[in-house]
Amino acid sequence: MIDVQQLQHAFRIGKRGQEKEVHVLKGIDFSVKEGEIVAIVGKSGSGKSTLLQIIAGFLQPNAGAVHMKHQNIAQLSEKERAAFRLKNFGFIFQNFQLLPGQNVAENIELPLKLRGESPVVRKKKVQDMLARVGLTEVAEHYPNELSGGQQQRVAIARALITDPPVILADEPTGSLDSQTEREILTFIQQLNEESNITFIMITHDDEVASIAHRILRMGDGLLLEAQHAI
Ligand SMILES: Nc1ncnc2c1ncn2[C@@H]1O[C@H](COP(=O)(O)OP(=O)(O)OP(=O)(O)O)[C@@H](O)[C@H]1O
Repeated sequence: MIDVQQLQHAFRIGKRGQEKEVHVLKGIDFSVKEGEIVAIVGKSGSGKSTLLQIIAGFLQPNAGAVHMKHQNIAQLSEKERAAFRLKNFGFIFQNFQLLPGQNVAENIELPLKLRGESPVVRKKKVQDMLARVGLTEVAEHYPNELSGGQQQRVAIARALITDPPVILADEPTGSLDSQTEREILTFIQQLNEESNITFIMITHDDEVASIAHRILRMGDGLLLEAQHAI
């Protein structure tokens, strides 16, 4: 479903005239199958976020390809990448990134607004999603009135509302206590099993990696090994 080929990326850092190139990705190759949960692990600074940003089309790599649905994401224009992203990817972050001034229903509705869906369609989809993730009771609440686990559920609901085939997650349980983490991981497994949603997750956490079908370990700009977790 996603085919990453010979991906390379370097950042230029330092003052003008004294710039240095930092080679973060030095030739990454891997594929992700539909319905897989893949964990990307590796030391801080090993390039995990850079890799995820390239897959998501936020960042254009210096070389290499990311094929999905017969397109090479790395070669699309910025506008095309934004459209591709909205259609194909949902995002979950460590710190939830909910809009504090919008209630739960409004936060979940946001990607549908970006896609230009009509108010009637939006309302119906949000109601269905609230029921699906068990948040109907708190639909009118604001993020700061919710527990960490509930906030991450809202973020997951927002990621799911456009029915993306793939969810990209950066430390999805990084700010949750261990019991809430378990609950969210079980929820992710359930979504994967019931709806065949593909997950690619960056993590430092063994608990998160334990639900992956496959673990990709990054080091020194390369994939060191691929492990089958289950
Ligand atoms: N926009 C940028 N400009 C310059 N250097 C960058 C930029 N983004 C990342 N880097 C550098 O690229 C390297 C890889 O960063 P990246 O965030 O991908 O690592 P990571 O494995 O996700 O780390 P962590 O686990 O700490 O989040 C680091 O050395 C970082 O300083």
